[in-house]
Amino acid sequence: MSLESPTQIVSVKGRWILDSRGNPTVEVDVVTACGALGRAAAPSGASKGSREALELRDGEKAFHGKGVSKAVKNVNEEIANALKGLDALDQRKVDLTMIELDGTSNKSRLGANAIVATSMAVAKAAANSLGLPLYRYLGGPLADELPTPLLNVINGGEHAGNDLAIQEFMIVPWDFSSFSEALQAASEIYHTLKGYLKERYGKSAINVGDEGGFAPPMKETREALDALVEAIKESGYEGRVALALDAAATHFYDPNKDVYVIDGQELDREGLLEFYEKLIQEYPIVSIEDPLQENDWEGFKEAVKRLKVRIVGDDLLVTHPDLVAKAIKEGAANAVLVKVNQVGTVSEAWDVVDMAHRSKWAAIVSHRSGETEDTFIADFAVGVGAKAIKTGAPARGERTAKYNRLLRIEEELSTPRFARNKYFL
Ligand SMILES: C=C(OP(=O)(O)O)C(=O)O
Ligand SMILES: [Mg+2]
Repeated sequence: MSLESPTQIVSVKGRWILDSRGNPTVEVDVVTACGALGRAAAPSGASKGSREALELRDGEKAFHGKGVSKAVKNVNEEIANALKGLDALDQRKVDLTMIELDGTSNKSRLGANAIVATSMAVAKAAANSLGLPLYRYLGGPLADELPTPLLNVINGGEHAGNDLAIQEFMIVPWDFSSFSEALQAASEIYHTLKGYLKERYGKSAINVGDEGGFAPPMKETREALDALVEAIKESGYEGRVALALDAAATHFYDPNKDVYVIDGQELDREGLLEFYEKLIQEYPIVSIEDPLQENDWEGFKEAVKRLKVRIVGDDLLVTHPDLVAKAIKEGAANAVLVKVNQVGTVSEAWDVVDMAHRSKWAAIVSHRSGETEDTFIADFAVGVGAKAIKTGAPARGERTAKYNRLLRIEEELSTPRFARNKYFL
């Protein structure tokens, strides 16, 4: 019989829980020999990149399907058997074990949701075994920088039932000396925006989308940007809060005609780039995520050259180390969205951040539109020293859980720093 180390994994247990859209998802508990528990849950996207790791997920009749229940079974049987006895401190080995056990290139056999929830739970169990906060365990003694928050306060695209083609209209409170001051400004702007929308568009305009941002019945991009500029000004934060967009352009691209359908127009790549150029001249936009559809690598390169803001790859790069390496080499973006569940393991997401930082790219740690109360990404963002985090509006529990965790981390640190304008180009 071998001697157990305190950090050895002794149990792995999966279950289904509900996510913020009311769909079942996977939660995993990992326990180590010293009795420490790590619990984590898989989020889920709606506007996914086609190359993402594949979750085993139920369709419309979720509880009658086999998706999530199959993923839970995989955790409780194959994954549990393979991980028991491994050291929770050996994150890379844990992740490689699951990757090999799965045996597919996109984690589709065991399910990326089964794998990612286990991978995150192992990291938490390791941290708890050592009595360390997760950000400290992941980042070491000098992890003390809080990311700039990118808060999605107007929802469109796949996340809302309105006509806005662009998916996310975010405010970027950057000119503040702490995360908490930045979040306070964001909250004030959110409430000012609510009043603005109600007055102009009526009561229904303050209904919210999947990420807690308002989903007003707007037709055009500029209406949303005007509303944000006005709310920032009215709240007294002009010049201290910038704007960011997630176009998620794959989702308003018509492949049959090779055009983007936006604001009542059909624009080709050139037309859309000119459209963005004008927006950047008129509004304080510091970044555009997925400005073009996910297969248009040439278009992304053009966007980096011409738009002179952060061009963030999400659907384009799907947090995949190989795609990020290619994009760095080719100059197809200058920032990467990091969604742990998009690639499926903590160590692969770690590698992506590492590559980004070595190349002077920004890494933006991100939630998914379908979330849980899990706050893993808040600690991960501080641990890896990400320049920014996007985790929705400063409202709705599954979003505020992450922002609130960052407030507590900031309070806990004796010398907290705020990433301030490090996200900017
Ligand atoms: C968070 C996003 O949405 P989803 O989770 O639906 O992919 C995104 O596109 O950046
Ligand atoms: Mg996106």
